Amino acid sequence: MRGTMSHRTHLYLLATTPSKLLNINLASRRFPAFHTSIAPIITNTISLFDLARIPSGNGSSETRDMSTAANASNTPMPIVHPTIQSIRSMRKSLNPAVSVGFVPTMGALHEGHLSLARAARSQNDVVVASIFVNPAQFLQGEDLDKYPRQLEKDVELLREVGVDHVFAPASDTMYRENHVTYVEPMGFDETREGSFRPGHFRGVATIVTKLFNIVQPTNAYFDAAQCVLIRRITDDLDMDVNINIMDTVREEDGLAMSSRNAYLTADERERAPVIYKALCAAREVFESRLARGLEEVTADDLRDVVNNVLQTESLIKEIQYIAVDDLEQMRPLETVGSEGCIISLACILGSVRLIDNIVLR
Ligand SMILES: Nc1ncnc2c1ncn2[C@@H]1O[C@H](COP(=O)(O)OP(=O)(O)OP(=O)(O)O)[C@@H](O)[C@H]1O
Ligand SMILES: CC(C)(CO)[C@@H](O)C(=O)[O-]
Ligand code: BAL
Repeated sequence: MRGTMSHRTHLYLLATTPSKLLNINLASRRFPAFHTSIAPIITNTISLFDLARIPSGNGSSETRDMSTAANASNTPMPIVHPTIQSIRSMRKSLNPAVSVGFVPTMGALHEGHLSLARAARSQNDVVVASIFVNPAQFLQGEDLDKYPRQLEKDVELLREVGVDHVFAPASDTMYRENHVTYVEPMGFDETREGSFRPGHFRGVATIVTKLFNIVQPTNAYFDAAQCVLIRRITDDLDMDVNINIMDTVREEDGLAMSSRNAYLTADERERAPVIYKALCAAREVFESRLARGLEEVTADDLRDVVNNVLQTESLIKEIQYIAVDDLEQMRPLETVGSEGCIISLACILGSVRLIDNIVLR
């Protein structure tokens, strides 16, 4: 990766005049073989491909037809931006009527991330994904150093779903010397996940705020695990971005896809679906009781159902929590009615900490 990266940067440095830059970009877009042989392109310049897709005067934009483009093997490589300056100048080059879909990730991409990217692709003119393993959301002693990193493979996966730009900054690009400002979502350290990972949500809120400030998306995409926090910060801080919450994508046996599943041994992986099985058992109880005319179910009952299923698996060494929270603020509920809830849990299976959740309504 490193060798080819310098080659690509060199290519762009050579293209100092706008006409040369235009030629290189258009050549690479038109003749994918040329592009992929040098791809992914790392740039500090604006992609003129985006300029070419600026909406015309009537505001209607040329959006890709993803039925063909995203699936085509010749979909162009995304432009990789390692600097804030580079992604910003791309963003500033876009006509205000262009919609920008944004998918923030920590990389080591799986089908869950790609489902968010596909949704962004189908609903926006330009799609940006970020890949940044955010140190501020890891606690001391957590897996920051061993967190899987595979930029080249990730960029290829994002190409396949038609992502246009990848923002992949280094740590010291996002947290420069003397960084002192953080976004503190009050009360989140008192949620069950927050109490096991104090400071984690502050790290997520800070990086998401920074990424939104940089990318200025029209739409951003997350799954339910993050939705309460993200909705809170965008609402509290008056951010002009639509938050789109997508379903959690699961393996065929129900295990929620997660970059950390790579830590599981074969035996642990085989047993891990018990987590989703436990959450589904709670859903069955909730739905059947409401169907029988009960107005609410107690959180204790739902927790007991989840706990009983988890207890059947001897590889589960510790159940850290089973939380039944409201969907607005992630505050604990005593009873759950038609307004629904989110049941979240964290447990240690073998040596790996796994989290999962299910939304009931
Ligand atoms: N299985 C999934 N289905 C849909 N979205 C997902 C899934 N897993 C993660 N996401 C979403 O992808 C975005 C980026 O998350 P992140 O890169 O931290 O992935 P992750 O797989 O959850 O990582 P980890 O293994 O650290 O928990 C978040 O909005 C997250 O909610
Ligand atoms: C949103 C995100 C990309 C922030 O780092 C992700 O890691 C998460 O879900 O916390
Ligand atoms: N999506 C979860 C990221 C984390 O555990 O830090």
